[in-house]
Amino acid sequence: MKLHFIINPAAKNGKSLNIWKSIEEKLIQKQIPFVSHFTKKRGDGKRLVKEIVKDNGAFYYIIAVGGDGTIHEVINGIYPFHRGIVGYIPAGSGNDFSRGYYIPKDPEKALEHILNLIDKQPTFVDIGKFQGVGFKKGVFINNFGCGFDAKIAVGANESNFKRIFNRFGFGKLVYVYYLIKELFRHRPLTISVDVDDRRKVFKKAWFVTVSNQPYYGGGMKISPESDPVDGQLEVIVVHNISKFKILTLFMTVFWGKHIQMKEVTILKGKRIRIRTDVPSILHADGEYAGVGNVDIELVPRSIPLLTEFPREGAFPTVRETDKG
Ligand SMILES: Nc1ncnc2c1ncn2[C@@H]1O[C@H](COP(=O)(O)OP(=O)(O)OP(=O)(O)O)[C@@H](O)[C@H]1O
Repeated sequence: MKLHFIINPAAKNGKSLNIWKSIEEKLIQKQIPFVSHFTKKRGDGKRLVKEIVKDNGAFYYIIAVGGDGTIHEVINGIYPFHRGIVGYIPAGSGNDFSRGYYIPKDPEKALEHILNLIDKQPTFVDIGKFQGVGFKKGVFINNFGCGFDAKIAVGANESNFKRIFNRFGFGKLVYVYYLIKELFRHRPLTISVDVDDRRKVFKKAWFVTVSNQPYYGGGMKISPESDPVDGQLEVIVVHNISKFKILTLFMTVFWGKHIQMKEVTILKGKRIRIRTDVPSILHADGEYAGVGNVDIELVPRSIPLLTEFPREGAFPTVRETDKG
């Protein structure tokens, strides 16, 4: 069976193209049949995948080569057709997907990982389905956010600074830049969050993040308890917090220690409804997803992924993917 690679040559400031060339060389060496599809602009990943899987009956291996934005588009192209088994070669600046889904960070090791799993049983992972009130709908595989963190994620992703910072190997600093910038501009919101019909209202809420896996923003462990095969989503609400403490939170978040703060509330469930007093910016896997209110629903074990999760009860305290 042929492998279809969806390559975002612009990811990691264009460095993903060199990563792809080394992967392509390995595939040719190993005589593995493949087709390469290059994205030219935002949205192409989803469109290309839809074109591949529209052929009725057949089943395809679809491998994303890029960052979190690329895997987001690939998942949105596959769902709800269910005719693709997904693989991932990390070639972006953040690569939170590889951290959360036990995929090696090194692209060539990630290829080996994929090739070892072909023809074996893939791991079916949960995803979140979102429906904005009066706008875009789609799915996310990492996380969905509303408020302060969405402003940072979308601002950083769409900024020219990201290109400049990436060029010098300081890609993550662009998030720090937007964090400081938004810290002075952001006005806390009143947010009502319904989780499986239980309502909580937060006054002076800074942000709400709905997570399917622990990581976002290039290694921040925003939701340490999230697990993409557990059949539930974690909702982290940060509220009633001073600007100084927000800075502390964004430092401790790399170790997941922020969840001990009294200003951080964690809720868990399958159906989540978020309503804000003032329309707020939203992100899905770090990509702009609209402005306003949103309903989210967990779709359990719906995407077959070429990866292996540790056996139940055998979760290491430090994930391999946390290192380095
Ligand atoms: N050929 C292209 N030119 C410009 N942008 C593209 C192209 N193909 C895809 N895109 C868009 O580029 C954006 C960034 O891609 P991606 O997230 O994969 O890389 P990254 O930003 O380097 O990595 P990360 O999100 O992990 O930090 C996405 O919004 C995607 O839709």
